[in-house]
Order: sequence, then structure tokens, then C-alpha cells
Amino acid sequence: MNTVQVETPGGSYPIHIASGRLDLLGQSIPDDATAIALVSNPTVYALYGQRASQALAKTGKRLVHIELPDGEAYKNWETLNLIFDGLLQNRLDRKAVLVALGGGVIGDMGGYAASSYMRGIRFLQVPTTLLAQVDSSVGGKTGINHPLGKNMIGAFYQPVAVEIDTDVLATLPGREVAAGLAEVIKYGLIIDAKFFAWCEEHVDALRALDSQAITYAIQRSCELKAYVVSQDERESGLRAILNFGHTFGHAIESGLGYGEWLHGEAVGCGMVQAAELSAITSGLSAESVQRVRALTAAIGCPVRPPDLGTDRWLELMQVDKKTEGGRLRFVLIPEIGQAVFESVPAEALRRVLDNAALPQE
Ligand SMILES: NC(=O)c1ccc[n+]([C@@H]2O[C@H](COP(=O)([O-])OP(=O)(O)OC[C@H]3O[C@@H](n4cnc5c(N)ncnc54)[C@H](O)[C@@H]3O)[C@@H](O)[C@H]2O)c1
Ligand SMILES: O=C(O)C(=O)C[C@@H](O)[C@H](O)[C@H](O)COP(=O)(O)O
Ligand SMILES: [Zn+2]
Repeated sequence: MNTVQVETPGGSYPIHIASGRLDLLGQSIPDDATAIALVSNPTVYALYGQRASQALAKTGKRLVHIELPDGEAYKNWETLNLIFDGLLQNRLDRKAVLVALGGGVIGDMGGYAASSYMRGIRFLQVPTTLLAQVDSSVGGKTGINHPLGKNMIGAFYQPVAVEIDTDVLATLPGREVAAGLAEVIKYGLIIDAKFFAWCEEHVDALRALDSQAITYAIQRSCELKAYVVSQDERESGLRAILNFGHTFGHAIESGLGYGEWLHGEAVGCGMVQAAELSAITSGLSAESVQRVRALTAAIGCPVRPPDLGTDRWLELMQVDKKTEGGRLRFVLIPEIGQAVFESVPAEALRRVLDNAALPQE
């Protein structure tokens, strides 16, 4: 088993990465827990609910299951309330532990519910998508979407542990694998050029979920994310680099309606746009932009942005949480493996967005 440790003011916890972790979930439930709420959706529960329940039942604690509808379109207030309904109807107290079993949608909503139920109960992240294993389960960003903007309501709230069972990726659709790989290559682009080059070399193995390659990619991603969030839990500086490609990506997600493009697909395309912007404003070479575009396409993500129209793009991006005093700010990469956080001249941004309006080839 590989273990990566996260150390933040809001909590320190292990990320366990191995085959078969699902059968050992009970080990991560604190001894003084009074009950366990297993939160998942019908897709994940049908595949892994029984195994997770059996492992949790070994603690001897009362176990209740709370089922949420599946999909990004349901990452909202109404669904969040279903979690509170389930916790209250089952009379779970302050010493209960919430277990989020699923992808990033379940993890973000489960974590946010845990942050505010009775002003905070403990929670365990059990990520079952590649994206959730390499990114969303780590670092304590929790929350829901608003029709006017992505992840607009939420809290920083750290789990007690992250349990990553690499076996569960076997049932993941190819499109979801591609979406997860987008966040993997993001780490290479912002902080580890050697890892980016490794991803280029191993792209076929990664797409095929080759066990050695994917386990290394998960571990390296978790190490890099743990390093960043341990430095800056609440995004007062460094952590913003994890948002590379997201100003464009979140605009795609909310502009098209949540769920049409997967989060990882939108981020993949957004990283290509952010690389183009970096070439105009921050000296990224044309060859490096081409490497970003080629690897994004090779993992199976779209590289051609949807034509939202430049004005609509600008309106959608304005909602970004990094905006200060109406001024948009971007994570840019002067070279692969290095990131800076800056505002850009309006003209440079327009050039990138106007490109998004070119006719399809
Ligand atoms: N908190 C963070 O730091 C952070 C980071 C990145 C992304 N996010 C958020 O995460 C969400 C995206 O997460 P996601 O990509 O995991 O999407 P998701 O949670 O919607 O899961 C994708 C699909 O895969 C299914 N699924 C899950 N595990 C499966 C498995 N093992 N086999 C088969 N199907 C499975 C799900 O039911 C769902 O239909 C977005 O809302 C995004 O904003 C948060
Ligand atoms: O953990 C972070 O910090 C990130 O930015 C990771 C992103 O991949 C993730 O999509 C996150 O949810 C975006 O956060 P937001 O604050 O831009 O909504
Ligand atoms: Zn993301």
C-alpha cells in the first residue's frame, strides 16, 4: 500500500492507495463513531455498495445508506438537502461519520453536508472515479453548483482519511478515464515538468488503465496536490495553481449546462486555452502549446472549445472565484512545470476567445 500524508491547519490525514482498500474501509472509521452514513448514487451503489457496506458493518456500528441522484446536474441545494433529510430522519448525532462513496460529485456534496450538519461531523472520502482519486477527494474543497456559477457555494472541510481502491477503476467508462487524466496532466503542467513528460510517454498505458502506470499516476498526483494544499489550504496564494484551465473550463460547464461536458473534459480544453493565453502573455513557446494540445487530445479530451461567443465567454468567466474587484485573474504557465497567477490584458484574452469562435474544421 502507498500512503500520502496531507497536513493542513484544518486537519491532517492519510491517503491510502492500493488494490482492495474497499474491503478495509472499517479501519478508517474512528472508534468513537456512533453511526455511519454511507452516501452514494445508484450507479456506484450497484457496483460497490455491498462491498463497502460489508466492510463498514465490521465496525459493529449502525449503518444507514443515503442515495442521491447521479450526475453533475444534481450537484445542487435540492440534492444536498436529501443528505440532511437522511441524516435527520435516521437521527444521526454529532459523533456520526459520513462516508462519501463515489466520484467528485458525491465527494463534494458529501463533504459539504458533513461540514455543516450539526455544525460539522467527520467524513471519509472513498473516491471511485479516476478524477476523484487524483484530485477531488484530496484537499477539502467541498460544495455545490449554482445556476450562475460552478462550485459557488461551499466550504473548506478536510476528511479524516481518503481511501483509494485502484480496482474500482475497472468499471469506469472511457470518457470518465479521459476526464480524470486531464487533472493528472494538470499537475505536470503547473508543477512537475518531468511528470508531464512521463505522462506523454505512458499515455497509452494510462488510457488502458495499466495497473502500474495508473497507480503511479494516482500516487504522484496525490503527492503533488497534498504538497500544494499543505502549503496553502484556503487558496490565499499558491493553491490557485490547481485551478489551471478552470477559468475557461468552468465557463464551458456552466455555459453549456452542467453535465453536457464532463468537468475533466472542460478542464482539458480549458488548459489548452490557458496555454494559448500563456503563449501570448507569458512567453510559453509555440512548441509547448502544441505539447499541451497534443497530450490533451491523446488522453481523449476535446481540444476545440465550444462556440459560446466571446461576450458570453467573458460574462461566464467573470463569475470565477479568482476574480477580484471585477478583474479576471488567470493561472498561466511561462513554461511547462511552472505556474504564475496574474491578470492579463483584455486584448490577449479576446484573441484566445475569438479563436474559439472559428468555424470547425
Ligand atoms: N473538490 C475538489 O477539489 C474537486 C476537484 C476536481 C473536481 N471536482 C468536482 O468533481 C466533480 C466531477 O467528478 P467526477 O469526474 O468524479 O464525476 P462524477 O462524480 O459525476 O462521476 C462520474 C460518473 O461515473 C460514475 N462512477 C463513479 N465511480 C464509478 C466506477 N468506479 N465505475 C463506473 N462508474 C462510476 C458516477 O456515478 C458518474 O455517473 C465536478 O463536480 C467537479 O467540480 C472537485
Ligand atoms: O483543489 C483545488 O484547489 C482545485 O482547484 C482543484 C480543481 O481541480 C477543482 O475542480 C476545484 O473544485 C475547483 O475549485 P473552484 O474553487 O475553482 O471551484
Ligand atoms: Zn478540476
